[in-house]
Amino acid sequence: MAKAPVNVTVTGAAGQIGYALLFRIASGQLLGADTPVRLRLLEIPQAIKAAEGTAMELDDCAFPLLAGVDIYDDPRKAFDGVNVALLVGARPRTKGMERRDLLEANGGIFGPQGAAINDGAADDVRVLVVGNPANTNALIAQAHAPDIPADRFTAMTRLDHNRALSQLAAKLNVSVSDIKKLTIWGNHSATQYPDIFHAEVNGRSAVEAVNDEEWLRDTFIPTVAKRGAAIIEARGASSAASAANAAIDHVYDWVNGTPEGDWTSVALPSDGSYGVPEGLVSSFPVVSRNGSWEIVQGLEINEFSRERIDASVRELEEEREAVRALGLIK
Ligand SMILES: NC(=O)c1ccc[n+]([C@@H]2O[C@H](COP(=O)([O-])OP(=O)(O)OC[C@H]3O[C@@H](n4cnc5c(N)ncnc54)[C@H](O)[C@@H]3O)[C@@H](O)[C@H]2O)c1
Ligand SMILES: O=C(O)C[C@H](O)C(=O)O
Repeated sequence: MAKAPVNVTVTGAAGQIGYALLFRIASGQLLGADTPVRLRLLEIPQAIKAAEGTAMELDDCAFPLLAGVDIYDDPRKAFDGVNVALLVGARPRTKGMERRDLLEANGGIFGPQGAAINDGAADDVRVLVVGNPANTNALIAQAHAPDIPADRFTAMTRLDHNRALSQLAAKLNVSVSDIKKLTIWGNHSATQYPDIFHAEVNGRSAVEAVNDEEWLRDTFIPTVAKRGAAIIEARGASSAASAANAAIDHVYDWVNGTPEGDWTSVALPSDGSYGVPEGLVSSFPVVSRNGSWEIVQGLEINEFSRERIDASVRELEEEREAVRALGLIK
């Protein structure tokens, strides 16, 4: 029997990432080549016309797996019955805007969207927040969805993970597929910590293969952590195709499982693992089993890593305090 279509809601659908993402979802790359999808696009009223244009192009691709495209400016309608929610639309930081203003503006988006997901989503809903500040936006959305298991709310650090794979592969002159067990810890920000201490290259220790602490500290970590800013500087706009690609990787692995012998990186509400305060949406090494993320346990954290994980987690705590003070979460 043919599978029923999966409802995939994409917010910010008329934006750059939306344009790079929607065609890949409709072609089957998000969920698999045998899973039909119904796309539900959420946009602000001013961008509805542009979203309609994208929907026309989606029609023109005649994707066999695309069961339909609906466009909304009301989150309650867009998230009704949603199975996979990709929260891409966010308020960007503009000139002169303080961090507090940015958090407040995004709280005004992600609080109501979390509440709409809570009230209308399907039982198996999975949420990926891409819009920045992604970790804290996910925290806000999750706080407004008390009826949904907290671990269904995730924020994206897969782009950072893929960037780290690529940088390490270039350094060692190997293929990205030769590298396993790399981790991004903490916040999707410049404080994130890309960790290669448990990583393997063709089965041997990546740190031993690199054998260059100075490169690790002064080149690899800052290059990965500041890559988003470097892309903005070069392109005049933030990463879009690579962000869409990472969102596809994240959801595909969540639904279909991560390969044996490897893990990936996802920001999700902490259960207290590795000393990260409970509830903070922080990035961890994870595997996906039976459709759920599981934090990889039992890794030894050396002093070099501890210091950097703690610094990024401190930043997340500050963001949580700031949104609490604004009354955006309890
Ligand atoms: N986590 C990551 O790795 C990562 C990587 C790249 C970009 N980002 C972030 O993703 C976000 C989107 O990037 P982009 O390049 O597509 O931006 P963009 O400005 O091109 O598009 C954003 C879209 O969101 C829409 N939007 C704004 N408020 C909305 C709301 N309340 N509901 C629905 N739609 C809304 C806007 O109309 C716009 O079309 C940004 O916050 C960016 O910083 C995150
Ligand atoms: O949009 C940004 O600020 C950068 C983005 O999060 C990225 O990592 O490319």
